[in-house]
Amino acid sequence: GHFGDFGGRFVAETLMPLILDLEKAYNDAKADPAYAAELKNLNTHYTGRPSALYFAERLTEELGGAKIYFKRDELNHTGSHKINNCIGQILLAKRMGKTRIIAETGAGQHGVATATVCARFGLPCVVYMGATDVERQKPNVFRMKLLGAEIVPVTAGAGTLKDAMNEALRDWVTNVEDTYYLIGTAAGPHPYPEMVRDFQSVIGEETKKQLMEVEGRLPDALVAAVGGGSNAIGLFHPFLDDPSVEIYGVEAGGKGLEGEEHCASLNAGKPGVLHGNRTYLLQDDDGQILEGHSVSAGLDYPGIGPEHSWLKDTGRVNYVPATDTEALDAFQMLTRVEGIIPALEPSHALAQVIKMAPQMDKDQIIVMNLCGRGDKDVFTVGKLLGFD
Ligand SMILES: CC/C=C(/N=C/c1c(COP(=O)(O)O)cnc(C)c1O)C(=O)O
Repeated sequence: GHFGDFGGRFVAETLMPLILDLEKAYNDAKADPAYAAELKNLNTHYTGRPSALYFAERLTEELGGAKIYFKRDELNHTGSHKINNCIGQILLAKRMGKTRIIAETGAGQHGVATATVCARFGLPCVVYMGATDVERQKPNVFRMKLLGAEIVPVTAGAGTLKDAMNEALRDWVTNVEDTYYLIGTAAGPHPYPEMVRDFQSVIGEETKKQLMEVEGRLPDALVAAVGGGSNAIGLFHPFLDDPSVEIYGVEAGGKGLEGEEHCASLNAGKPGVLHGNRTYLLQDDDGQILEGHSVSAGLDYPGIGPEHSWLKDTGRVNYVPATDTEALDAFQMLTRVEGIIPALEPSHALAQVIKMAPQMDKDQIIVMNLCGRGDKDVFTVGKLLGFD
């Protein structure tokens, strides 16, 4: 595999020619200055990069310890980091002459970002979305429809991200000629995990520069939520060779790690093969993939990108869980203290910040990836808080 024992490309033979075409297209694009220029131009003028690095003064005071900075990727066009990856991949799909785009989505952020770039580039778009997620991320379902995407609800299994990814892969195997599968996270068969990491690394590269400008040094800690792992690896990757930087990936602890009602694949899973790559997975003793659970649709995935599996085994990154309750408490605290409504996914990273900031010195610095805004979650959280 491309990440120690992890990664690889475990796909049906019918997909191999396409996967090899994709790898070639990506390598050609990486060598083409015109591709880099178009990516930079769209990141700047369409997405609105660089995203701000915001010093959360009130939260820092409230917690009384380390200085807390947020990387504001929730302010990107469409409301999360997903657009960084979608622009990179839609340009590849064009270079490959593909005429149809498919994607999976859980929280609907990737679905919206895919529908957005398909509208911008005039390509038809089919998004596979678990029926459970269609219900709990309604605002994003409406946005996808307004953007012209066809949504295919997936009722198999628990009707969440894993099931949507299964259906997207089935579609792809049947339509290899004209269809490009725009994967939404740093998982899947090689080269997807590496490619998505490269597109998301703009987050960490900007962060390193911005913090150097305002503080004249590296952060002491980085914190990001991990679902499939793309926003986290994007923040982390430019810092992996800076040993002074502690790195924390926060998994969905759901209702707690004791039972099976969580998605802490790294903390409670074991290596296996799913969706084309070898990585840590939540599986029973027979190797059956477990359904998992999370209050946040975007972390509700029983796998993880293979680069994170490698970073766990090498010990470079600490992976810790945050429960549904901790995430909901963090969601409310940020909203009340900083006037920022976060998505439930980064609320898990915030739960970890709330735990660790008070233990750190006032001159130490934490940077957290605020990778999505909470508009999509206001009904879920409102219901949990008993709003009428
Ligand atoms: C690709 C499936 C995941 C989705 N979202 C995942 C997600 C995540 C977790 O995905 P990763 O960054 O890839 O770990 C974090 N933050 C927000 C705001 C998210 O929406 C989606 O469909 O929108």
